[in-house]
This record gives sequence, C-alpha cells and structure tokens, in this order.
Amino acid sequence: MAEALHFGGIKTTRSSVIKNPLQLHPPPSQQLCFSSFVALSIFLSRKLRASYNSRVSKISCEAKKIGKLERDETANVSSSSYGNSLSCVMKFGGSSVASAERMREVADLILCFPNEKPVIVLSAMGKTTNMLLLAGEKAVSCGVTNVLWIEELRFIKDLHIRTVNELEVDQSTIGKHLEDLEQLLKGIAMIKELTPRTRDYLVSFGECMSTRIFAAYLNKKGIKARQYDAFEIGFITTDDFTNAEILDATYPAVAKRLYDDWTSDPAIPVVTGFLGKGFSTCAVTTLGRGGSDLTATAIGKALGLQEIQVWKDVDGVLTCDPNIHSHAQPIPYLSFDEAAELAYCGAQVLHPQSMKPARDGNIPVRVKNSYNRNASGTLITKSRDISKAVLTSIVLKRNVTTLDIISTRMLGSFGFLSKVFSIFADLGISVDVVATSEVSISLTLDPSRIWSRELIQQELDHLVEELEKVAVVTLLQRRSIISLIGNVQKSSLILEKAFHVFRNLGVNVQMISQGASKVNISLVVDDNEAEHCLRSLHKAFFESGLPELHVQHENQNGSPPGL
Ligand SMILES: Nc1ncnc2c1ncn2[C@@H]1O[C@H](COP(=O)(O)OP(=O)(O)O)[C@@H](O)[C@H]1O
Ligand SMILES: N[C@@H](CC(=O)OP(=O)(O)O)C(=O)O
Repeated sequence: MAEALHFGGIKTTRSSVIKNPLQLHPPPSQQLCFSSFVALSIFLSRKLRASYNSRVSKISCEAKKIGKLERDETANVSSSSYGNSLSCVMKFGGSSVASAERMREVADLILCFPNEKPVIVLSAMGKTTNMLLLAGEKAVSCGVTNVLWIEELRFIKDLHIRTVNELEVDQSTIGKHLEDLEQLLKGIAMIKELTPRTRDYLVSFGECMSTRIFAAYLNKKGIKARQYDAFEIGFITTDDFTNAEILDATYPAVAKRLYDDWTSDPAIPVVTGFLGKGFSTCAVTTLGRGGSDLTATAIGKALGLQEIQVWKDVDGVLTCDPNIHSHAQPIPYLSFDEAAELAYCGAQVLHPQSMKPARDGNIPVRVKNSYNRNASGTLITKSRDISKAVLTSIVLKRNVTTLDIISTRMLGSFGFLSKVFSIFADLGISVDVVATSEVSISLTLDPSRIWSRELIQQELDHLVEELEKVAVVTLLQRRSIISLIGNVQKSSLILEKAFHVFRNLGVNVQMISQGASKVNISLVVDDNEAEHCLRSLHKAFFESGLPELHVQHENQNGSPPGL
C-alpha cells in the first residue's frame, strides 16, 4: 500500500472521486446553481432579440447579480471558517505533464511546497490536443472501419495507457474515456462532419484524461486529491465553440463548489484546464488554444487566492520567442497590462484573455519553469516601476493580412471611418493594428480568429466587395506584425533605435501604430523579413550592454520594487 503522506496538514486516506466526464448535466447537488443559471439564460436568450454581443453582456449582467449573492455568502464563510484553506493555483501546461516521468516530477514539485494547499489545473498531456484535432480531421474522410488505424488515435491511446502503467494507477482511470473517444471518432467518420461543437467535445478528452491520471497518481502517493471536470463545476461560457468566453456566473459557482467540497472533505482539487460549458447548449466548450492559463487565473479570482502559478517549459516570459532567437532572456517583472499586451500580440506563452481575471482580482501571477524550478521566473503584478525600463519584449505575429483602404470621397471623413468599421462589425471580422488618416485606413486582420483557409478566402472576398462600395482597397498578404512592448513614454528612444536597425537591414516598415494601452508599438513588415528583423532588434535592445529590465530586484515579500 502507498505510504500515507501529509500534504499541507491533510492526512490522505481515500482515493479520488471520479465522475462520469460525459455526463454534461450536473449531479443533483449542483443542479440548483446550474439549472437556475440555465433557466435564466434560456429565458433571457428567448427574450432578447438584439445582437449577440449585447445579449451576452446582458446575460453576464444578470449572472453577476446571481453571482453576487453567492459570492457574498462565500466571502462571509471564507473569512470565518476557511482559515486553513486553499492557498494558490498551480497550472501545469502540456509540456509539464507530457509523460509519466513528467507527472512524477510535477507531483514531487507540488510536494516541495508542503505548506501550500494548491488547486491544480492541468492541460492535456504533451501534444494530445493537436493529435485529437488531427484524428478528428482524418475521421471525417477515412470511413468508419478505418478509424482504429488513425495514427493519432493510436498515439493517444498508447501514450495514456503507457502513462497509467508506468505510474501504476488503475487502468480503469481512463478506460471509459478511451472507449468513448473511439466511439466519437467513429461517429464523426459516419456523419463525415466535424463541427466546432464536436471539435470541442473531441479535444476535451485530453484534459479529462490527464487530470484523472494525475489525481489517481497523487492519491496513490498518499496525497489526497479529487479530480474535477471544469464543465461540471460551474465554468459557464458563451456558446462560441473553440473560442468561448467565461461568463461571470462562473466565479461564484466555482468558488462554492470547490470550497464546499474542501470543507466537507479536504482533498487537493485537480481541475481540467481549457474547458467550459456553453450557457444555452450545455455542451462542452473550449476557451481557445492555450486556454488552461485562463482556467487557472479564473480559479484564482473565484477563490480569491494569494497567487496563481503558471508552470511552463521556459524560465518565465522571455524577451522574445526562444524558437526564433535562442538569446531570449527571462523578464523578471511584468505588469498585467504588459503581459496582456504581449499575449494579444501573439506571444504563445500566455493565453490572451488570461490576465483579465488576475487583474480583476489583483492576484499576482508567477510564470515558472517546471523543468528548472530554481529559476526565478516572471512575476506579473498590477503595477511595476518601469521608469528605468525601455523595452520589455519583442513579439512577432506572422501570416497577417493587411488592407489599405482609401476613400473614394463619396462620404465625409466621419462617414468614411464609421462606414468602414461597421462593415467589419457586420461581418464579424476582428481588426488588429490600425493606422488612419482622414481619408485612408491601413489595418491588419487578426489571423487567430480565422482558422479555416477556405473561410479566409470567402470572408476576404466578401469584405473587399463591401469595402469597395466606398473605397479603393488593396489587400496585402503574408505580412508580419512586430510588436515592441515596453515603456511607450520612451517611444522616441525606442523608435530611433528600432529604425536604425531597419535602416541597416534595408527593411521598409509598411505600417506603424502605437496602441492606446501605452505599452505597445506595432510595426508591419514582410513575412520573409520578420524573423531577421526580430533577431536584429533583440540584439540592439537586449544584447548590447546591461538591459534596463534587469536592474530591478525583488523585495523580501516577493513584490517587485515600487510596490
Ligand atoms: N515571449 C515568450 N516567452 C516565453 N515563451 C515563449 C515566448 N514566445 C513564445 N514562447 C513559447 O511558448 C512556450 C510556452 O507556452 P505553452 O506552449 O503554452 O506552454 P505550456 O504548454 O507549458 O502551457 C515556450 O515553450 C516557448 O516556445
Ligand atoms: N490543451 C490545450 C489547452 C492548453 O492550455 O494547453 P497548454 O497549456 O499546453 O498550452 C491546448 O493545447 O491548447
């Protein structure tokens, strides 16, 4: 029998409670919260005939009212009875839990903090999400009888069965999921269609399996743990499959569920990242690629925890993408605004929405390396002293489409700008970087919003057709946005240095824009020049002399200077 261990004062005795992951309707104990929310949502969605956006914001508003009551209750109880309660969130990404060996190391890492009582959030093992998506694509055209031969399915099965065996946990931990996954792929093969809704359900198997295996392993080691599917504990989202947004009702619901369970029977919660439940469909949704970061910060906010730790395979947020330039350096401190901007600009290291709950709850986020736990990582807080900083990070977003839109002067300048942006709004196309004059607009389209090649072309054709009613339009593809994240108060210095680099390289910058966030200057160049530009900019800003951002030292309480 496994040795019993003390974990943050909890003596372990029982194995984890494993629920049916496919049961999307909550058990009776949760029905009150969910059903009242769903009833409210259905009522509202029937009533409201306005645009989708205003509908969601009104529903969120109502949800907030419900949430407020429950949150207040939770707040009262938490200050009086939860003295010895959950303290932080620790999120481990796919790279951190890619194998049995990695899961062992993560468990050891958690044990290194015996006084912490963390909520654990996990992503799918390694590249499982990509594999599931590929398996789904192949199932559409391979025929039902060939599903078992899909290479990615075999890889996923092999990885998970091997992990279960190596960690010596019960095969039944994931047996049902593997069977259901196979059935689902056969279903896709039969109907020859993979809708966004099915796609989300399909990828959910990754997180559902990794969390079950890990919770079972913790229990086997004597650390009492309990597995949770986010879509069963109150993660309520919009029904935007593949890119859903968390609704406000999530926070009180999740807080209540986790605290109630913790009080009645303390066990380390192990929660699926990335997943939610659509408010009107009640189907599994996903929060966009890399969405486990957002799950972690949402839990941190819901429970009002002291810290949110995001464990990756790099030494923190770096000065640029290490895959493009190997001299990327860790950034010791960032503000929520800088981190959010960096993520929006395309730095893969953090989910673009993930800073919002942390900022709302004012909860520090620490980005750490699970492969190098002694590295200090990056501490992200509300504010930091940037007076000495110039540039913090350089981010590249590739394969961007730009549009030059020049007015035919049929409309006045007011009419022109509003007409152009209403066309984008009507077609639901996101704009990224914008530069305007009175009669012309240059802008880039957000590539992350459009995932299907076919759709890109169709959408673009339609967009250009509409714009040509009021303007002359030039569409330019294969461009890159280089975002300079830093202290825009020093924009002249940043631009002087950057343009010196561009001039030396003989590169023409095609568009330039300084965002209202005051932490970002964006420059558009050709795709084929972008990586070279990034490396040269990095050398100029970070590799010639002591970079400003390293001047700061952490206070004894772990806060950055100036806080
Ligand atoms: N500015 C950056 N700082 C750190 N990592 C970055 C940056 N830009 C891109 N990356 C990439 O992001 C990866 C970490 O993000 P992600 O793959 O989502 O991690 P995980 O799966 O562990 O959550 C790193 O391995 C690195 O290759
Ligand atoms: N598994 C999901 C969610 C996620 O957050 O993953 P990661 O933490 O490995 O980036 C994805 O691959 O998108």
